This record gives sequence, C-alpha cells and structure tokens, in this order.
Amino acid sequence: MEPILTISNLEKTIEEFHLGPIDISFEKGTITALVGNNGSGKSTLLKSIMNLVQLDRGLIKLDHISINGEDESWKKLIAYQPQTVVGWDPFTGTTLKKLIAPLYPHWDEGLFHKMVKLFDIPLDKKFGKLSQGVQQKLNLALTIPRNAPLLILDEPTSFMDIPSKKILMDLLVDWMEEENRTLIIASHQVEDIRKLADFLFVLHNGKMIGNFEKEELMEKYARYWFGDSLPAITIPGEVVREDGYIISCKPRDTETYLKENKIEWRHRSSLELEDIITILLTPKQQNTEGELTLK
Ligand SMILES: Nc1ncnc2c1ncn2[C@@H]1O[C@H](COP(=O)(O)OP(=O)(O)OP(=O)(O)O)[C@@H](O)[C@H]1O
Repeated sequence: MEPILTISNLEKTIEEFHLGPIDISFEKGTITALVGNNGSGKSTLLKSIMNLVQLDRGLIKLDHISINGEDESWKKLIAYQPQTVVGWDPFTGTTLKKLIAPLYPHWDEGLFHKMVKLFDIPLDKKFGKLSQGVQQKLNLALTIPRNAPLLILDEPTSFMDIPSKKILMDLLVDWMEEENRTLIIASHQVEDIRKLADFLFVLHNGKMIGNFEKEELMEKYARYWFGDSLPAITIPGEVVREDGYIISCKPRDTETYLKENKIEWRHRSSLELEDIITILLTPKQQNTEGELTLK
C-alpha cells in the first residue's frame, strides 16, 4: 500500500524535551493510534505534521509534497483537530461553520448536521460558553466533515461522556468506509484504540518505541501462571514478573525453555491491550526486544 504520509529523521528539541528521531510512514486506508505517556510528544508530533512546529531536523511529506516547501497544496489533504483551539470563543457554532465550510471543497454538510444532531450541539451558543465536552463535539463536527484524505485527531474523546464516545467511534468507522481515507488518532482511551486501530504508534518520552500492527501485537505476548512454583530464574522472553506468573514477549522461546528444563506451568492466557501498552510504556528495564535485562 502507498503511504499518504512519510516522516523521515524528525527531531525537535523544546527546552528539556527532545522528540525523535522519528521515521514512520502511514499507509492509505489505515487507522493508527498514537499512544504514549503524558508529555511523550504526541501533540508536538501532530503539530509538526501540520507545519505548526519548526523542526530541527527531518522531512515530512504528505502525498509526496513536502510540508515545509513552497507548495502548500498539502493543506487540502489534511483535516486536523487540535486538543485546544484558539480564537473560537466569541463565535457560535453556526458562525464557525459558515467560516470553515467554504475552505474545504469536499465539505459534507449532511455529515455536519448529522453530528450536530447526534451530539446534540447547540449551534446558537458561543463556543466559549460551551462545556469542554460539547466544545470537543463541535470541534469534531467542524473537522470530520472536511472529508480530507487524512484525518488527524488529537485526543478527541478526553472530555466526552460514554455514550458520545460510542457515537464518535461509530462515526469514524463509517467515515473510514470510503476508499483511501486515513486516520491518525492520539488517544489515552484503550477502548478507542481497541475498537479502531490497525496500528499502534508508540512514543515514550519523545522516543519512538515502534509502530505495531495491533493484531500481531496482541498475539506477541502471553501470561504463564505457575502458582507457588514460579521459577526463581529469569525465563527467556520474560518482560514482567508478578506473584505466581510471568508475562513473555516471546512465547515460543519461553515454552521451549520451560519444556527443555521440565518446568511446568499451570495455564497460559493472553493479555489485554491495556497490559501490553503498559509494558511498552514502561521500557526502563527492557532491551529493544522488550525482554527484561536487569534480573
Ligand atoms: N510551547 C512549549 N513550550 C515548552 N515546552 C513545551 C511546549 N510544547 C510542548 N512542550 C513540552 O514538550 C513535551 C511534549 O509535549 P506534548 O504536548 O507533545 O506531549 P503529549 O504526548 O501530547 O502529552 P499529553 O499526553 O499529556 O497530552 C512536554 O514535556 C511539554 O512540556
């Protein structure tokens, strides 16, 4: 598949914080969840894609157009929902829509009104007077209908109530039905990631941990229960050790070792996505394969 967005060798330092180096491509037709600890650089990366951050190094290309060149036609290819918008407070939803819609040739008026209805957004109230959750909904209703090939959402559901999160997930699944649409969504919500993502792009303190295919990642880890007979030695593949069990990132190596050494385990279970993300975001003790090295 052809990438819509390619980031090469990106690096940016902001005071004490360093982002990168980041090398990644986003294929057309995919959904990538951008996952990371607080302050890991997710918003900075998304702003960089929008050319809102001056890079120290690196190149970002959207459909082969460099985002910091003279050709600004790439802007029509992205719809971006930032975490917070500046300057919207004095305007009503109706006014904002009148200002924004004409800028986007593929604007979907029907989708806008559908979202206003589903989210029950009061269009006659000033943006600044809306609750944070409703602001987030209006922001999304003014972003998704732009129908750009690449949609970038920065923590779209952080203030939303539970039913609204479900409405948004369903809307995004429908939006992705159209061919060659691509979504990048920064999120701390495991439920969003589980439901939507094809890929998990994981950042930790500005460093890229990896870009993982979600289903492969789910199959990569296994938990082995030993009860009281948990062996005292470190087992190949072991990434976590708790009372009575270990978690392995290389189940095949783990089982070969256990069988060869005649160590019996009681049962094996798979991990929840939340556990896997926690392991990926706690990389202090791990080597590049994720295995424990300090035991
Ligand atoms: N304008 C700025 N001035 C100073 N530091 C900044 C600025 N913008 C970002 N940073 C720093 O860059 C780092 C990354 O911030 P960023 O907002 O990109 O992280 P994030 O992964 O989106 O965080 P969160 O999950 O908490 O939203 C943080 O340490 C932040 O303090």
